[in-house]
Amino acid sequence: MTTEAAISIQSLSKTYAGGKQALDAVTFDVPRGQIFGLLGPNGAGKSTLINILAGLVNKTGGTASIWGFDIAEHPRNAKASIGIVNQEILFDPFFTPFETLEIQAGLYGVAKPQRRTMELLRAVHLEDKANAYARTLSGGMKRRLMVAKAMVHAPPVLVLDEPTAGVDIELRQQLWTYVRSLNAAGVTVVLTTHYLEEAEELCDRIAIINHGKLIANEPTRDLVGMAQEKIVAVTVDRDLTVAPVAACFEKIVLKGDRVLEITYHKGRVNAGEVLAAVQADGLGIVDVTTKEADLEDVFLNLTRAANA
Ligand SMILES: Nc1ncnc2c1ncn2[C@@H]1O[C@H](COP(=O)(O)OP(=O)(O)OP(=O)(O)O)[C@@H](O)[C@H]1O
Repeated sequence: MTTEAAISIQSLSKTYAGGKQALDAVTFDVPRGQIFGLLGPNGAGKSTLINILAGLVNKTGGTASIWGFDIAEHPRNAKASIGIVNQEILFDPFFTPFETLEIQAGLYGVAKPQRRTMELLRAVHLEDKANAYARTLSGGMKRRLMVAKAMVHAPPVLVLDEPTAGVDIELRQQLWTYVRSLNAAGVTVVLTTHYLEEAEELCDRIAIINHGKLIANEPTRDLVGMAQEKIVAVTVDRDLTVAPVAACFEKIVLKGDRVLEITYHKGRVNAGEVLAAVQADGLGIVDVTTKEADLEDVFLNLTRAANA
C-alpha cells in the first residue's frame, strides 16, 4: 500500500459492447477520510464507474485502485476494502435482518467472533427488527439494512449509489446521521446523488461527470464559489416606480416599493460597484442582503459549458 488516496482512478474508460462509451479517460482521487460526492446528470456514467469498482463491470481502459489495491491485480483485496450500497434493494425477503447480515458476513469470510451483527443493526436503528422477516420492513428500513449489509466486513471505504432516491426526508436525515458517524469513525464515504443540496451539505469534495467525462473535481466550498452570478437585494430610502439602469447590472427587478433585487456577474464587478451604481442614481441605501449561489447553479453552468 503506497497510495494515500482511498480510491485512485486513472484514465478510466468504459465502452459497452454495443459501442456506447460510458466513461472517457476519467482521472481523479478520493482522498482518505472524506465524504466525497460524485454528481452527474442521468446517464453520465456514475453507475458504470461504481460497478467497475465493485467488480461487476469490466473497464476497457485505465486503472483503478481501492485503498491502494489495484482492482485488476488485487481484486480480492480491493473488494475487501469497499462496501457498496446499490440503487436496487437486494436481499432475500424470507431472511430476517439478523440472518441477512450473518449470511453476508459469511460470504465475506468474517469469522464469527469478529461479526458485528447486532452492533450494525443498532447503528441503523433496526435492533428491534433483528428477527422480523425482511419482507415486512418498510422501504426506509430496507435501505438502512442495505447500508448495514455493505458494512459487515468493516471496509474502510463505503460507496452509496443514490442512497436516498425515494426515501422520505426523515429517513434521509437518519441515514445521513449514520453516514456521518461512520465517517467520523474513519470510513471514507463516496456517494452519488441527484440532490445537489444534499451533496452541498454533506460532501467535503465533489466530482462531476457529464457524458462520461470528468468536468469538475473541487472542494465543495470552491465549487460553490465558482458560480458567477450573485444576487444582492438593496433596500433604498424612497419609493420607486421604475428600477434604475446601470451597465454593471446583469438584471434588476423591483421587488417592492423600496427593494431592488440586482443580479451581477461577480467575475466582472464587485458588490461595491453595484451599490455605487445605485447611489449614483441618487438613491440612499438603507439595507443590503446577498444571496450566495448554490451548487445547483454551478452544476447547471458546468454541465451547460461542457455540453456547448
Ligand atoms: N450494460 C450496458 N450496455 C450498454 N450501455 C450501457 C449499459 N449500462 C449503461 N449504459 C449506458 O452508459 C451510459 C452511462 O450509464 P450509467 O448508468 O453509468 O449512468 P449514470 O450516471 O449512473 O446514470 P443514472 O444516474 O441514471 O443511474 C448511459 O448512456 C447508459 O445508457
